[in-house]
Amino acid sequence: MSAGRARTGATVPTGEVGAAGASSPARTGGTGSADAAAPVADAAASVPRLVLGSASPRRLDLLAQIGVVPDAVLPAEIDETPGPGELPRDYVARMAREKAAAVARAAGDGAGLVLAADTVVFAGRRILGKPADAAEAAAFLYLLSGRRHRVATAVCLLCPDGARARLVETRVRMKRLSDAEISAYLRSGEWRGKAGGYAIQGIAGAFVSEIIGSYTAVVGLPLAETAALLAGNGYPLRFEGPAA
Ligand SMILES: Cc1cn([C@H]2C[C@H](O)[C@@H](COP(=O)(O)OP(=O)(O)OP(=O)(O)O)O2)c(=O)[nH]c1=O
Repeated sequence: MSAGRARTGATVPTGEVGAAGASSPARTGGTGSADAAAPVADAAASVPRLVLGSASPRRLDLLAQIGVVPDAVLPAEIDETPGPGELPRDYVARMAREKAAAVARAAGDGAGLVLAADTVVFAGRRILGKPADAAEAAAFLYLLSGRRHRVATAVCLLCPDGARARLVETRVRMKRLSDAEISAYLRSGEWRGKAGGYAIQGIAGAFVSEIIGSYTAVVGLPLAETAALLAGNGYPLRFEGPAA
């Protein structure tokens, strides 16, 4: 959520995976034998097209974790500037909605389902988006050090008959960080592109002493809520997961 940052990018079909449906359990019949061809085709016909409106590799990875492979990935180009006095929960919900709407417009007719999400760290009313530079990342880390904060992730699924949304909030406590730890972390570069300037799934996992809520929401996509949204709107989930 760095202010005013627009994203660029063209439609990136998930290519072989999406086209062949090879690793999407929603699109596979499971046997791969010639005899199973007809049932596989029938199953595929009933699965709506899914477009992920995101440039975040983490969101794609999290979907893959539950065996969902979007047919296309189209980053949203929107203005991410918070409105004057806009509260964190309102802001994150608006961002997810606007990302999904922008991607649906770009994808045109036949987009099917469009999924988008937005994550912010917040402390009180203060929104900590993606730091613009190392100085801002340092300011965020000093602010979060030794304190509890919240992470809000909004998910929006655009369906042909309207939008469905979920807001997931997680409480995170960070241990007190020394100057040396913050300097080293800044040098790692991990803070780049991460709300609040840290990544719980990375080195900063060592800074988090407590989490109450959804770990996957902090990483960028709450899987329980996303799976429920997809399953409730005609996108079957088989929970077979990626091949071991
Ligand atoms: C707090 C935290 C955030 N993040 C990430 C999740 C999001 O990708 C990012 C917040 O920025 P977002 O604007 O939510 O997402 P994005 O710009 O990365 O991708 P998109 O194209 O979908 O808009 O911070 C982590 O990876 N780990 C963490 O611990």
